[in-house]
Amino acid sequence: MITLKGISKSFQRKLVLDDIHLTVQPHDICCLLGKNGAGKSTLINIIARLISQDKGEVLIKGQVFDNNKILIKEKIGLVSQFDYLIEQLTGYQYLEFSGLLYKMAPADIKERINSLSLFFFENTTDIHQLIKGYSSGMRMKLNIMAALLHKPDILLLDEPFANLDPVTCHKLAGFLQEFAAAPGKLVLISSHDLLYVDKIATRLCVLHDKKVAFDGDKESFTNGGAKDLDKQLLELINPAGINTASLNWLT
Ligand SMILES: Nc1ncnc2c1ncn2[C@@H]1O[C@H](COP(=O)(O)OP(=O)(O)OP(=O)(O)O)[C@@H](O)[C@H]1O
Repeated sequence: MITLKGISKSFQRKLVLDDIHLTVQPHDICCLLGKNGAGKSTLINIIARLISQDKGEVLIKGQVFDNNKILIKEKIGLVSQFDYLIEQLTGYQYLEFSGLLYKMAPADIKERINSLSLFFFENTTDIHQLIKGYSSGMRMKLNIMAALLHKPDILLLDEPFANLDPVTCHKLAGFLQEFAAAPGKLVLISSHDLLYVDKIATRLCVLHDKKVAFDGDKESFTNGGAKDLDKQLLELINPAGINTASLNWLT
């Protein structure tokens, strides 16, 4: 379980998150939604301890891990918007290196890399290519595999569907549903891809104007089941309506 209690964060005196309270339960696939700059990545990075909050507490399974980054890395698998891939390594070598950092046994690392690459890479030789030759979609796949390597309980994914082809998006969506169904596992994801949000989210959290503007299940967000996620989201984050007149200068 992830519990956020009163998280606030400013960058250079600009307040980005103001008193955020959120609980993500086991089996949740909680999707963070919001406009560009709403603070989704900031919140994910705070939970993963990549950055610190100015105020408030992050509890993982009821414990504060602020000072124990090793323990938190064991529990969390993170796909960040920035990738930390090492260009001179092959995908396989990078995963091997990541597994050693997680103190996994070499035989387990090998087995895990083989099963993950069979699932995510269609071409079995891709994993043995140098990362510097990877496409943006291949880089995202490798980041996802690195996040899953050590079998974490909590998956934090910042826009994982970006750059993936439709087949891989479909596979990843199915994978996340299976992952969240396993005992003690949960997923927190940020995404602008409402198609997949609608498909997999059990819970929505909309960040708007530095606050949590909505937190609840999909059904309550779409007013009792009307399958109109886009419309409801647009109304929440853009109550005055989209001003298409401002596009006139384009034509
Ligand atoms: N390291 C930083 N230094 C200064 N400002 C930052 C930093 N990181 C984020 N911000 C600012 O914080 C705000 C929230 O950014 P964040 O990346 O969390 O938004 P987001 O909701 O993930 O956006 P997007 O949908 O575009 O990915 C933005 O105004 C951004 O400019």
